[in-house]
Amino acid sequence: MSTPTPPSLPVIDIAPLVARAPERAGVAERIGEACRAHGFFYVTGHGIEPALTRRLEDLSRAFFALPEATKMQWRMELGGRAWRGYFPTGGELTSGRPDWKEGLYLGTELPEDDPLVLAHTPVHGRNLFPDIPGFRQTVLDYMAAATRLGHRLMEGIALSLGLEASYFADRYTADPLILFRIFNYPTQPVPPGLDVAWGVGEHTDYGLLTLLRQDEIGGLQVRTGEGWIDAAPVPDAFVINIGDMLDRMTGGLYRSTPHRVIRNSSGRDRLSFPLFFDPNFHARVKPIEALPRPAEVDDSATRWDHANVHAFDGIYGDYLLAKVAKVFPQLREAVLPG
Ligand SMILES: O=C(O)CCC(=O)C(=O)O
Ligand SMILES: [Fe+2]
Repeated sequence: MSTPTPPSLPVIDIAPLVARAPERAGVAERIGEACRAHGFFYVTGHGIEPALTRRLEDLSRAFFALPEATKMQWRMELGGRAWRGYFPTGGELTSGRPDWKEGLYLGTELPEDDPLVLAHTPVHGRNLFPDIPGFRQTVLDYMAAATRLGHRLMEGIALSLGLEASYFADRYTADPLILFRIFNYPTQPVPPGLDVAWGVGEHTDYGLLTLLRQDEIGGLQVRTGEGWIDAAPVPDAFVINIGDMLDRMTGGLYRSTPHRVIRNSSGRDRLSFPLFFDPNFHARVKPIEALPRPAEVDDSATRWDHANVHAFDGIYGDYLLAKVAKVFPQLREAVLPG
């Protein structure tokens, strides 16, 4: 990707939203437009220190450069129910086929005596931090900063829907479920005979919002009404997109837009850092009362998973676990209760 395509998704300066300044009303309006158009936008003015992201990137490169056998010391199978740790290239199935990426799964760090951990709640617990100086603290600092940003963005989304700023915090995200992943898309070619088509196959994200940091390589693509477009890297910006639960809550007004990542053939490995800002595991997800109720929404025919997100009625954790079982079938027993 020597000539990155110019971004055709909106770039929104959210500094007033981050500062909770009166001008955030205008920012919310732009966010609303972006959510109704593509469900994908870039943000600048987010307040996350470039030095922190640079540190995260450098440490992640150092991790992925380790020999495979070393990385496997922190493999996902050892993360148990918390669903944390390393998986090797080809280890995750999106849309039923292996992705050409390797990754480290992380999330809110919870000690053994946390009530949710004591209750054996899936996807909650301790991380498997690689033994690289500074790695643990940098990841914790980054997750804290990105989670703060997630709260501000949800205030903007609430305002954009004509709701009070605290609408989502009051109902779903006082204690959000935060999952964080660090991906490496290796540039090495796929060995012959392996059924691999994409870096990440077409999918939508499951929760409320995804806050994605990517390096300068590119490869993320978004499905719009006019076809697939590139979400090319914009220096120091985050890519924000909407997940299934916000689609469900807004009756399809804000869409969880399908996206994918092409197989990396740039000659250099690509790093990306999605943080998933999601409802509390136990929160029952409901349509937003104040919004006009759509007659009948069923987009299952055109969705990647042929599921109707608007028919979902339950707690967010149930929705998430059903998805996890599909992308990591080998972990089904470790993660799923029963
Ligand atoms: O790596 C990327 O650019 C996107 C990854 C992604 O879509 C995901 O993890 O849900
Ligand atoms: Fe995604």
